[in-house]
Amino acid sequence: MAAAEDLLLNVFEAQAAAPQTLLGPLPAPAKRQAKATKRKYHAATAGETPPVKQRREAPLFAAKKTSVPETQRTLQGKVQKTASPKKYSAGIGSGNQEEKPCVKTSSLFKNNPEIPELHRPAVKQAREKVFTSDAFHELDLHPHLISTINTVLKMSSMTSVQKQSIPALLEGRDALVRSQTGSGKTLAYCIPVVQSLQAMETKIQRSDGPYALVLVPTRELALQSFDTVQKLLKPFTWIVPGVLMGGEKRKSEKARLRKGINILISTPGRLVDHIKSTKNIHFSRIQWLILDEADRILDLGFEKDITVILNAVNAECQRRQNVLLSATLSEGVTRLADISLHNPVSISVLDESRDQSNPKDKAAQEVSRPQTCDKPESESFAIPVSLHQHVTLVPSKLRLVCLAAFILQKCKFESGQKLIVFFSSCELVEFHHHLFLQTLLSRSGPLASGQLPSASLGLTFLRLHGHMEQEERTAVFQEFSHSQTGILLCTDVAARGLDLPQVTWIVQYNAPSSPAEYIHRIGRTARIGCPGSSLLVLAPSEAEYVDSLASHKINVSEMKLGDILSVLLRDDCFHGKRWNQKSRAGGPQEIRERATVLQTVFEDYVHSSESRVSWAKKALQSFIRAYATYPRELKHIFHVRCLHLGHVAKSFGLRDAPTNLSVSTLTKKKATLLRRPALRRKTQRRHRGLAETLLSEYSSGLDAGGAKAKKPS
Ligand SMILES: Nc1ncnc2c1ncn2[C@@H]1O[C@H](COP(=O)(O)OP(=O)(O)OP(=O)(O)O)[C@@H](O)[C@H]1O
Repeated sequence: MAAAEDLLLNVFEAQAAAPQTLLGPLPAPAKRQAKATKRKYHAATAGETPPVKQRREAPLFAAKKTSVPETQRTLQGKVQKTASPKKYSAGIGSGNQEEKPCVKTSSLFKNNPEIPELHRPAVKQAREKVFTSDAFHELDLHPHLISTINTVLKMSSMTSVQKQSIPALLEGRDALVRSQTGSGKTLAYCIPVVQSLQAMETKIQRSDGPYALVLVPTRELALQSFDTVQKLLKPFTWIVPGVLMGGEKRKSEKARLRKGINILISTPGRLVDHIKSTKNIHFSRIQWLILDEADRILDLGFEKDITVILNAVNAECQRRQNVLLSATLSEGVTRLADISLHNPVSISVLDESRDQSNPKDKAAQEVSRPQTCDKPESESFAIPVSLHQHVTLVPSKLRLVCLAAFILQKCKFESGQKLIVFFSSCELVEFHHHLFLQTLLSRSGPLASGQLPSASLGLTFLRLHGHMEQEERTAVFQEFSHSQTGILLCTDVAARGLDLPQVTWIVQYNAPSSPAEYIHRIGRTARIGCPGSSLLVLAPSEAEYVDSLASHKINVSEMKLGDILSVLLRDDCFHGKRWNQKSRAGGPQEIRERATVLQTVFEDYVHSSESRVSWAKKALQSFIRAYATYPRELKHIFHVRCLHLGHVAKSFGLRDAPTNLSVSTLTKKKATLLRRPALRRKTQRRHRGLAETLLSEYSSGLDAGGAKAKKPS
């Protein structure tokens, strides 16, 4: 078996035994982790209490004496059950609560790594003011446009970014626009486009083709932007908007292009497809080129597509206005700005170094030339003031019950909660969506004794990822947009630009690959001044990620795992066999028991057939594959060598670490690359694209109907 596969199958053994011999030295935190685990192992096998620093909630995670056989089984990667795990009866997921079969569940609360103290560096987060007191009618816009904004969109005051961008764009300037998520950037470019096109001396004809081209990274964002443009165009019926986004039959898109689209909104891939194959688009009249989420469009490996598009546009038209927008400035954006912008203004609402009440500074922040080399400034991001960010450190074994408990807490025991949970791959979304539907939503599940049926109404699970058929993607997007409550499980396909109203919580179950992606994910809540919260789930070995966020001026506060799990005390369908009303203790022991019952529900479901076991294994494999693609600068925090396969397996409802896990060639290649820096540099660029694709699951629109993740029978 290849070294990388051996490594993953025996990853924990390797950590405990000889961490430095595998693929070169371990990163420092990984070494510390391995040493700590090794210490624990020795302590446990010697019958001593491991030298664990106790935390406040220690009773819940108190390091108990571990039975030697179980420890050996786990640490040596053997699959045969030598321990006799506790028997629990599952309170949900089966029809009759009295006749539930007892099932074996190995301990959730033993042999977990120590949860470190989280030393959060205090950073002053960059802030932006969302609204101004200036009204749209103060701008020199067509009266019908103003009344459409007021009556159709029901808006009167401009946001800060709109106040700065609209006049600059109406002057004909190219622009690079950055403002926090949910601050109104869409209208900041749509209003000037509509204003300028309706005012053209020679009235626009549909058959003229595109005057404005708007590129966005995802189909849902294309639909959303199209919707906004359509509303603004209500009084100007002679200007025709259109969207190209894949998933739709090319033929019908071609037909619409032939008839004429004046404001064309598209994903880059789909547009390139039409440029290459249909010859129906003429760019001779283009006056606007807008790249929304510009940094993502570049990062994603859309560069080639953008080059094709720019070449096609440049070949037919020399002068146009270019606008790049994003909540996160990156090197990529400024590089792209250098390529495509002419004498641009840089519009940034954020300026924490200046006192905005000082008129001198206020003037200075209005518009300026882009500062392409000011890296520190470009890498700190404004976060909405009303967004409360949290992090929780969760040992791998407890991840699944932690997520389920959090969802139950928000959607079963609180009202009006709408959650988005981000995962790192399509397979992970499919797995958790199906598992939660089958367990948390099973007939006896949500309607536990003492619960009103209405208490479970918030438990509506939806999913969104790049491997779904377009029709279903659109339906889910619309359904979640219009719902008051519910849980959307998704990949980063939903991270950028989507304006889903009233989302109250963002959960990042798998950490994002960059601070920028963190900002965009959490930016799906707390939009346009509304309140919102976020929760990042990290393993104890990943705690250093909090420092990485702090270096980008991102402040998170800790939410204790014990507090999340304690919701199970409110749900009597999770009580253990020995439970009765009188014995209700409500302490750590009961939380542990109930968490174990919940884990048993998941394990029972997964182990109820061979196909489900292999389905869970595939999801685990997908997790490891995605984990292997974190960028180099985060490798010291997120490295497959830090994963304990047996523990991670439990978070997929698997009772044992799989022995026949075939790790993808990607991981093998990565291992080779780690050993050969020259080759690594050569292929770095290609891998970045691959990593992004794996982590993000964006879609250019050309891969509709891609491999759909199979559900278990
Ligand atoms: N002037 C305004 N008054 C009230 N609401 C507004 C105003 N401008 C925009 N909005 C609303 O604010 C929400 C967020 O706007 P938008 O989606 O354009 O934000 P964004 O800055 O593009 O966010 P992201 O960076 O996440 O893409 C939308 O629902 C939009 O309708």
